[in-house]
Amino acid sequence: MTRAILTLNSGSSSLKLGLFTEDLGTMAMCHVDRIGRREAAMKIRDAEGRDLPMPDHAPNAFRTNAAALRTALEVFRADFPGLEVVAIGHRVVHGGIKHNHPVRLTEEMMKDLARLAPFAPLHQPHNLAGVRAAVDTFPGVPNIACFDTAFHRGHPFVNDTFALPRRYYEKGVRRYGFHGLSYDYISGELARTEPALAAGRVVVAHLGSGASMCAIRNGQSIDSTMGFSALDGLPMGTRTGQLDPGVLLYLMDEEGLDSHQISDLVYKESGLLGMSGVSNDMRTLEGSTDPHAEEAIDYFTFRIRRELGALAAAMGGIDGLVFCGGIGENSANVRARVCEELGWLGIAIDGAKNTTHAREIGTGPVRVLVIPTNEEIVIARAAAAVLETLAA
Ligand SMILES: Nc1ncnc2c1ncn2[C@@H]1O[C@H](COP(=O)(O)OP(=O)(O)O)[C@@H](O)[C@H]1O
Ligand SMILES: CC(=O)OP(=O)(O)O
Ligand SMILES: [Mg+2]
Repeated sequence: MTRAILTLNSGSSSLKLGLFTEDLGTMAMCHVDRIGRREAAMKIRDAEGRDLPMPDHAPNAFRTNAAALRTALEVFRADFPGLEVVAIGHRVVHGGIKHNHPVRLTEEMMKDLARLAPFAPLHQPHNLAGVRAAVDTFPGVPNIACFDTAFHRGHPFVNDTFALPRRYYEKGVRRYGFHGLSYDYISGELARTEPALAAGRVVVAHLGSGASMCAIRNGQSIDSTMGFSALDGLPMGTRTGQLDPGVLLYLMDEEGLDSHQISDLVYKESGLLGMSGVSNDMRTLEGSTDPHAEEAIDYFTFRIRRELGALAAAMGGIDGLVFCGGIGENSANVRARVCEELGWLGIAIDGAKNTTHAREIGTGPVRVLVIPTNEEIVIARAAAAVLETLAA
């Protein structure tokens, strides 16, 4: 019998599954890239990073979240005979006002969380579908939700509010911030490996399909570029990022778009995809000769620099910048373009170290680090902790 904790993390373009021992050793990781698309690709690796043999399935065996879960479980079970999943941890992007720490999910809570789906339409429904699939597959096994918003719940009021009439704040129209599991992991890694820096002022740039940045002072989130929904701040694969609300009024009044059409436009048709007309995927844009692809990358990196200035101001200065997420960890081009005009802020990088994705790439007074994020281990730790309280 091999007792294990399973983790599920549905991003807007990927699904990541983790399998951990009860004492949090990694057993296997499954990563489905470009999920929902024809080019979807699934990789399953063991603890040493070796590829595990894939079943000889029809190619659509991992194009949806539910199919990917089934296929990954088949591989896990073949590799770990007698596998017993004792807890399942889920990334749930929106926890609303109430949730500032991980919880065991109940039917009642699922209904509550489903009400938040309109605030995170690219994620919340998939996250909850993952919970449903897990409940069906592992009846009776506890499901634990870990919220992307929780890390930010201690924001000072000015960073948590909009300048709307007060009643909207009371109703929960607030600047929540997302990618909290990733920021939690990076913050923990800094505390472990760079305690002096962790006690200072750090901006973390989580640049993936969804992208945001977070100002962390002494381990606490102070401010984030994402707000009420996962739309605000930086442009993303298919999302606009910050947009003048006047544009929405124009789209409604002059172009006659209804809320569903606007939602599709700002969540699914904009960002890198909409600007370039080529792709939402940074790798494809970097390989393209289309001038619009180049402009989309330019806008992306410009907005990162602009937000960096704002987040540094929110903390009264900056001691370190950390890149993470699919783009932040893998695109030397994006990191170089972000940093090249930031000398005024004390940021400069070493070209050779940047190209080889070294952990420390900065040469100026502000430390610049590339740290691979690990939302999975944050989820697994939380699931193990909740499991312990259930056993007590
Ligand atoms: N080697 C690479 N060079 C440039 N971009 C990359 C590379 N590898 C992954 N990316 C980009 O990372 C993004 C996906 O990031 P990821 O954090 O995995 O996504 P999600 O937000 O769905 O979790 C995509 O835009 C992809 O093109
Ligand atoms: C909140 C969010 O945008 O998540 P992801 O980057 O995984 O799409
Ligand atoms: Mg992600």
